[in-house]
Amino acid sequence: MQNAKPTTLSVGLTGGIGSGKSEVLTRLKARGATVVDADLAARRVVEPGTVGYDAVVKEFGSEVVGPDGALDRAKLGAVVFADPDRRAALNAIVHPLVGELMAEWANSAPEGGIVVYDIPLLVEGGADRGYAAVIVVDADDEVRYARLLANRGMSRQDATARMAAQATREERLAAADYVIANNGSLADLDQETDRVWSELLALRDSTIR
Ligand SMILES: Nc1ncnc2c1ncn2[C@@H]1O[C@H](COP(=O)(O)OP(=O)(O)OP(=O)(O)O)[C@@H](O)[C@H]1O
Repeated sequence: MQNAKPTTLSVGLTGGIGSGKSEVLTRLKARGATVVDADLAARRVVEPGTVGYDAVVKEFGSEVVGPDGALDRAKLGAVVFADPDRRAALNAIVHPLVGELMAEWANSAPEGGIVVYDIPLLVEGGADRGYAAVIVVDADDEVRYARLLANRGMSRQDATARMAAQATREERLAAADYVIANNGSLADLDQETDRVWSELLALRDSTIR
């Protein structure tokens, strides 16, 4: 458990690239969930003016700073991708800060609230983080390709490489307590989200109230 208040229900949400996690999160938020976005936290803690930014620039030098003064994530990514020691150094700076910020967001949940942790690599991470339930957003590979190509301007090759670096659909589904199917329209997704939200409310009522 990531320091969520014991009076809230902590739920992990994951799904492959292009499955529709962001769309589901928007809908869960609209229904009253407190959303804790791991990727957003990882970006926030190294924004210019933060202690994280200063620590990263001190460690990696000004060559990882872009012309706008923000960290050049592509350059930093290339450095740490090539060298496990450098990756460990970056993680040692960033991980504790991300953990703190996520805990702060989780703690903003009201009593009896449902906290949804958006963790793209929840299944790949392996460790059981003590979520009361895991939600997997699921869509067929062809549907995901079509969305990534049409809405993200990604090439099929790029999408394939990213999918290959993630857990398989089967591995993800094996970790799921609830599956939100997202092969249809956004109106279908509203209904799927409603169904799972009702289940989460029932789980909340049976566990923390
Ligand atoms: N049911 C749907 N109908 C139409 N478009 C959809 C549907 N679900 C998602 N999309 C669109 O497909 C794209 C990918 O969805 P989204 O960003 O929610 O996926 P994601 O899982 O968060 O992706 P990533 O892992 O890349 O962050 C977005 O442009 C989104 O608006």
